Amino acid sequence: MAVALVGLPGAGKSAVGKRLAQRLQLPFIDSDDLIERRIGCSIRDYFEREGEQSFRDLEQEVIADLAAAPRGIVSTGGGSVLREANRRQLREHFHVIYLRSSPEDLFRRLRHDVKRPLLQVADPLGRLHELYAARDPLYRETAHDVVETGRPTVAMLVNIIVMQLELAGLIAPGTGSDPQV
Ligand SMILES: Nc1ncnc2c1ncn2[C@@H]1O[C@H](COP(=O)(O)OP(=O)(O)O)[C@@H](O)[C@H]1O
Ligand SMILES: O=C(O)C1=C[C@@H](OP(=O)(O)O)[C@@H](O)[C@H](O)C1
Ligand SMILES: [Mg+2]
Repeated sequence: MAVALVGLPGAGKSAVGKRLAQRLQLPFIDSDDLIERRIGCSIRDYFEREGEQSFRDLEQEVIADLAAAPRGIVSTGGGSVLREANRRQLREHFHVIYLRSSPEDLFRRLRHDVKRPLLQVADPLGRLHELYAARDPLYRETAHDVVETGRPTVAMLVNIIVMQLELAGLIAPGTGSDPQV
């Protein structure tokens, strides 16, 4: 069973993915970590030096590699759905979950963030609205399931996703039973 999380920056793909993988005792893979390992610097520095298109080429290579051997819980970067080839690869080889969040919620979480190159602008909330308008249809097209992230905590989102995976028959009932309950 392989799951990929998609959604805008700040949706919780990395935070939820890591905890979900721990809970299901599956490997956790963050595609941005793989990219940073390949380039040997931060994504923000790479954006500044080489530009966004070069980053998207690397992202496409990494997604193709992951789709060739799908496993574990994969947290993608927020722009992974921009290329049609990536959308197809993700949807075909993973159970894809869209972590949906409003631009306002994302802005609240990321207003002090300095790592996300696309949000280092004068009006990050305006940018999040633009990204939402452009990408929400692409996330929906790619995903098998949508999970609303506005109110639940990261721990609650893990519970919700485990329940959905059980209901979809992708994991056996009880596989991800909450150790705290
Ligand atoms: N549901 C949530 N409630 C509160 N904070 C969250 C939630 N999801 C993510 N966060 C926090 O928001 C920030 C961005 O989350 P992250 O997992 O890096 O997002 P992404 O990988 O989707 O860009 C982190 O500090 C994370 O702990
Ligand atoms: O939305 C985007 O285009 C990007 C999102 C980032 O990942 P997160 O979604 O984890 O922030 C990272 O891949 C890069 O900065 C580009
Ligand atoms: Mg992330």
